[in-house]
Amino acid sequence: MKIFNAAQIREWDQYTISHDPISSIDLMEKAAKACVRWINQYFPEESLTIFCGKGNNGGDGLAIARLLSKRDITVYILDTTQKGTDDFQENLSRLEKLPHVEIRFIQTEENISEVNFDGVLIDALLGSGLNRPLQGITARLVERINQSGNMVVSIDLPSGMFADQSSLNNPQIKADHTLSFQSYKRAFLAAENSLHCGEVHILEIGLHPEFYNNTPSRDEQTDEDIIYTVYKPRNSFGHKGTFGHALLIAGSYGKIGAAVLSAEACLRSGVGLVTCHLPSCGYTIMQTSLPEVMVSTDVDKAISTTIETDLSMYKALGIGPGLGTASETRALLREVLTQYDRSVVMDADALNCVAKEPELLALIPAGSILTPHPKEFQRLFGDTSNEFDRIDLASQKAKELDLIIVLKGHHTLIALPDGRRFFNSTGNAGMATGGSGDVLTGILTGLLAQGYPGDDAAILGVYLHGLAGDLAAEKLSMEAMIAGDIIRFLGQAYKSIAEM
Ligand SMILES: NC(=O)C1=CN([C@@H]2O[C@H](COP(=O)(O)OP(=O)(O)OC[C@H]3O[C@@H](n4cnc5c(N)ncnc54)[C@H](OP(=O)(O)O)[C@@H]3O)[C@@H](O)[C@H]2O)[C@@H](O)CC1
Ligand SMILES: [K+]
Repeated sequence: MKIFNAAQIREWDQYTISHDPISSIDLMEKAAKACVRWINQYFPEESLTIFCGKGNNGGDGLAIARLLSKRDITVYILDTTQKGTDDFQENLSRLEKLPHVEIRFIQTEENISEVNFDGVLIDALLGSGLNRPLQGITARLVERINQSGNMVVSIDLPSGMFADQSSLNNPQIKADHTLSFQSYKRAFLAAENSLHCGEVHILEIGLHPEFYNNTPSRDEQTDEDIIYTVYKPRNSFGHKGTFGHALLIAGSYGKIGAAVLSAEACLRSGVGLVTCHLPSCGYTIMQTSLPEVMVSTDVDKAISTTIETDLSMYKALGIGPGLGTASETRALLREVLTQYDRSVVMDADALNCVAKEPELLALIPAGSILTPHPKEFQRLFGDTSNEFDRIDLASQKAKELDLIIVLKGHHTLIALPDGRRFFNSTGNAGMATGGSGDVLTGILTGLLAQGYPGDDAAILGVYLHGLAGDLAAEKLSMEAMIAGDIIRFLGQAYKSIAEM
């Protein structure tokens, strides 16, 4: 699903008005009706206090008030500008025709102290027209709404939150639910906003599909349509050679488990053969845990230092889980990156090695996949002041270095070298558990070895990983699931993708 910015959403609105055709006031009515359906379902009987600005977000609020006027409602209008937008004014006059609806105006800070915060609070102060941080009376009102302790439902966006840029540390509504229209906004994908958005519900309001189809967007959220085009059902005439041979370089004394998790995930991603290069202390552990995996043992007992096999026989290579960052291991990484010319997957300590020796970055083969979490990303590429900047920096580095950067998080980002960015839609907080990243490395390496191009491997692998995690959480709870459970549910995840 494409993610449009605020300007594109406005264009989509206009496109619908001129091509459908539908008048702008009727489109507002459609949006309000969609909100009312939701409110009636979630809060069927509660009294409502509706706060409106004088733009179209406020217009939505007034239309909602009229449609719910049989309930116990009070409307407050933040009256700090001369005149509202045309659709606001039209909805105000429609509402004023209903004498039993109480409309009050907030014009001074003193008026705020007279506000009665009753029942569910509907926030229709400001939406996508926000163009500066809130201040003065608006910030004060928002602060009071947040302090009220009432349930808050925001229309389109929590007031004070920008649709496409960081709102970190700005005054903004803390919503329990946000009802937004037609498609996701960038703001909803940022973890830094999650406490303010609450649960996000996207309501269909019938904006013109032609605009969606014909308008390119740099940002997309991975969904079933995308996965359907990326996933390649298994060739029934294949043999284990058809599905590739992957090499994993992973594990060190005390962290052989990371290698085991990664190797099993790699196997279960569908790869033909897996070899794991390990320090010799890991030999028995790996052979006992996973008889399907072949082991190449290092001369060193505790860490990986040299590799003697011919790397060109492997279709894909994953390096990092539990590896450690000893100088001998960094030398091995240098040797591997120099010798190997196909895509590699680099995670965890492989990335920390690069952070310690930044000149290694230039040796990473084009099209490789890097999977940092935010801290590893910061070690590699430096500080950013907020999540939006971090995503832009990831995108810039993916282009500059011709790499795929998978920035792990609640909505994991996949930044491609051609500038496109995908935000993953599967996964849950239960996956923030030791070994989860090792599992992802195994899956991605396995998909590359099966012949998936890097961008498809990253999109599909991250989606599968999250979906398996969702299935595990459903069965076991987010608290009790562990990384090995993600592997256990990979089969079910594959099945549900195959049925799409
Ligand atoms: N597109 C769609 O699909 C549909 C959209 N719809 C609805 O329209 C909403 C967008 O409406 P909108 O453009 O009128 O903007 P809105 O957010 O009401 O702001 C109004 C004005 O506030 C001002 N302002 C800005 N920052 C400020 C600040 N910090 N503090 C104080 N004031 C500030 C600024 O004016 P300025 O002061 O800069 O002159 C701005 O123009 C959208 O969120 C959705 O709810 C639906 O009805 C139908 C389908
Ligand atoms: K709002």
